[in-house]
Formats: sequence, C-alpha cells, structure tokens
Amino acid sequence: MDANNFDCIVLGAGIQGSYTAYHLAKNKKKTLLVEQFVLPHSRGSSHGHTRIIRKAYQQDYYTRMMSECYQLWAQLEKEANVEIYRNTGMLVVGKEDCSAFRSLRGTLLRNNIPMEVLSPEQFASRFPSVRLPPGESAVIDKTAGVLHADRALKAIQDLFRGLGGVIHDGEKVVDFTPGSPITMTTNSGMYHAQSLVITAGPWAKSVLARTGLQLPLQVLRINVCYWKERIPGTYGIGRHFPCFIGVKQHGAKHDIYGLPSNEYPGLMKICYHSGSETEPDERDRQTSQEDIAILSSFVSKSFPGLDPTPAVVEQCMYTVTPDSDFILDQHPSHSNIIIGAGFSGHGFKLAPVVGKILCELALGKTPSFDLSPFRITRFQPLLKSAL
Ligand SMILES: Cc1cc2nc3c(=O)[nH]c(=O)nc-3n(C[C@H](O)[C@H](O)[C@H](O)COP(=O)(O)OP(=O)(O)OC[C@H]3O[C@@H](n4cnc5c(N)ncnc54)[C@H](O)[C@@H]3O)c2cc1C
Ligand SMILES: O=C(O)[C@@H]1CCCCN1
Repeated sequence: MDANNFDCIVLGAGIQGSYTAYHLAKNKKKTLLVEQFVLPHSRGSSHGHTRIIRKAYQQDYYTRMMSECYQLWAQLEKEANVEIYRNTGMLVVGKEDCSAFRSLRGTLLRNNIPMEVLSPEQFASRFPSVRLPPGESAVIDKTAGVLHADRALKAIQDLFRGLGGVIHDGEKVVDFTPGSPITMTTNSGMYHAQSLVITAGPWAKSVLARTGLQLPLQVLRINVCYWKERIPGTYGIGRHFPCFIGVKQHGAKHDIYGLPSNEYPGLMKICYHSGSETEPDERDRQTSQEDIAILSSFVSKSFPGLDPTPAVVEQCMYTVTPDSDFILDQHPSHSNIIIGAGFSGHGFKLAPVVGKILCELALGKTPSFDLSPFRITRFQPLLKSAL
C-alpha cells in the first residue's frame, strides 16, 4: 500500500480530531492526522492547562454522553499512565426564576447524578469566601472536576502514534477533492483516503466552504483570565475549592465560570462564556475588553478574596453554533466526509465520545448515540447552500 494512501484522514489535531484518530487506529484503520501548526500549539481551542468536566447539563443527551466519557477518560489515564481528571465538584449558582438554572438542577435530579442542594445558610458556612447574591440558589454536581487539558491532548496523540497512527504537524491542508477515494493536498504533499473527518475547530467554516457548504458558525475570541488571591490558596484545589458556573449572575447576558487555583499558584481562573467575534487567523488583532469589565465587576461582588483586576490574560477561541449544540454529521453531499464542528465552548469533556461517534460515521457504522440534536439539517432555514 502506498505511503500516501490511508483508510482515513483526520483534518485538525485538536482534542476532537486527536480522539477521532485514536478511535480509528484502535479500529485498525490506517489513519493520518494532519495539523497546520507544529504541535503542541496555542492557536486553536484545545490548548491550556484546564477544562471543566461535569454531568450537570441542561439537556439529558449530554449528561448521558458524559457517563461514557468518564469511563473513556479513566481508560486514557490508565493507558497513558497520566492523571487527567481531578474531582473537585462544581457549584451551579443561579436564580430560581432562571430556566437555565432550573434545567441544570432538573437534569441532575432526573438522572440520579450525585448532587447536593445548598440552602443559603449551608452555602455561607461551606463557602465563606464566596458571596451568594440574595435570591440565588446553589447546587453541587459532585461528579464534576478539572481535566488537565494539555496533558490529555498529548496523551491521546501519543497513544494514537503508539497504535501505528501517523501525525503530520506543521502541514496545512490547502485543498481536497471529494470522491472515492478523496484526494487531499497540503502545502507539502498529496494523499488519498476512503474517508475524511474534518475537525478544524475555528477554521471549520472556511475549510467546509471549499465544498460549497456554508455552516452558521461564529468564532469568538475568549479572554482567559486569572485573578490573584489576596491570601494564596483561598480558592485553591488543595483546599477542595470546587469549579463553578454562575448562571447569568448579576444580570450578565452569559454565564460566568471558574476553576480553583491550581496551574498558576495563587491565581484563580474565572472567565466569561462569550467573547468578541474574530477570524481565527486574526485572533490577536481583536482587543475588546468588554468581557473583562463584566468579570471585574462580578469578581468584586462575589469573590472578595480576589483582586478584581486580572493578573494573567490568555486567549482561546470558541466556535459557536446558533443553538450551542455540536455538529456531528456526514457532509450533506459527500457521505465519506464527516464533520465534527461547532463545539460552542463546551466540547473538551465530551471529546472521547465525540471521537467515537465521528469514527463510527467515518466507518459507515451506526452511531452509538442519537445524533438528531447534532445534525446539519437543523440549520436548513439558515443554510445558504442547497442541501
Ligand atoms: C477559554 C475556553 C474554555 C473552555 N472551557 C471548557 C470547559 O471548561 N469544558 C469543556 O468541556 N470545554 C471547554 N472549552 C471548549 C473546548 O476546549 C473545545 O470545544 C475543544 O477544544 C474544541 O476542539 P477542536 O478539536 O474542535 O478544535 P481545535 O482545538 O481548534 O482543533 C482544530 C485544529 O484544526 C487545525 N486546522 C484547522 N484548519 C486546518 C488546515 N487547513 N490544515 C491542517 N490543520 C488545520 C487547527 O490548527 C487546530 O489545531 C473551552 C474552550 C475555550 C476556548
Ligand atoms: O464546558 C464547560 O463545562 C464550561 C462551562 C462554562 C463555559 C465554558 N465551558
């Protein structure tokens, strides 16, 4: 078999593409994973030390997918012999009359997820360093915690290589011709494969536009802010401080979320679940600070033990769909082109199952989960191309 012929090519080595490639290699498929940047890199959506993992979701289908994700993350830890998940629990705080807050709590209850409902008195005694605004309620998702993201990405790529998978990094896909096989051209070679999985993160829209498919994806630049503890360790992972999601608190349009201080000692990560629109290659030209102003006000009201000016600001990108649900589907005109896109700022924890589903689609197997929430046809009225 020619060295440039593969069963499957995966375009994009973020967490979704890397997990897909791993599942394909486990299925004994000759797989090429192509990445435009030299690995590891910090120009997409999967870099950084930490991500939240949780079962608390508004929709049952994500909570159900998470059960298998926890098993697959544990399997990765075992196979790679690295710690990836750390249980911390996660506080969900919001108003009783907020439907998103009630849905999160309802999903936990309905699915028998280990959880706790805290009265304002219990909250004050358990979390004296956090102010719960009057009229707000809190629950804890006890399954939640922190994923060590950079470590996870490296681990899955190493395992993929160990299974005989091929990674070409620093190689940008510049063109591909649908067909059987598909022909893919990069800035340094030409390859053929029976199927192609596109997991291009913020570049998905422009990559797919080459096939005439215009997906309603919006790329947002996210300021990843770290805030200095006045007394180091107050909100520390070592003191079992949990992750949190503040559901539209203090009138904010979007959620605010945080992770205990860990990767940068004495600094707690608190971010806004939205940002400013950008082109992925222009990320650093976007300098809006609107979200930081919202966060500063939130920190001074709710986290009195933090200095309300961020000590470190890093950047990352979300690729969001109109309904914040993922796109996991076949290309409408080319069934051997599979699309994983639009992870809308919450896809990392789900990557083990996303990778499994994309692998199943690439191999023409029946997917293990109901994909109706993730189908491209839900955007039919928005799509410009003829499906
Ligand atoms: C600040 C922030 C906080 C987040 N918090 C959480 C969280 O707490 N929990 C959670 O579960 N999720 C979270 N997420 C979301 C999660 O990180 C993303 O959903 C996930 O990383 C998306 O991965 P991806 O593989 O789709 O994209 P990416 O990581 O961007 O990967 C796509 C890759 O494709 C490559 N590529 C693109 N075009 C080409 C080309 N033409 N040729 C070759 N390569 C190409 C890119 O270079 C890139 O490496 C967060 C995201 C951000 C930004
Ligand atoms: O996926 C998550 O768990 C977080 C929740 C808050 C926003 C960012 N993503």
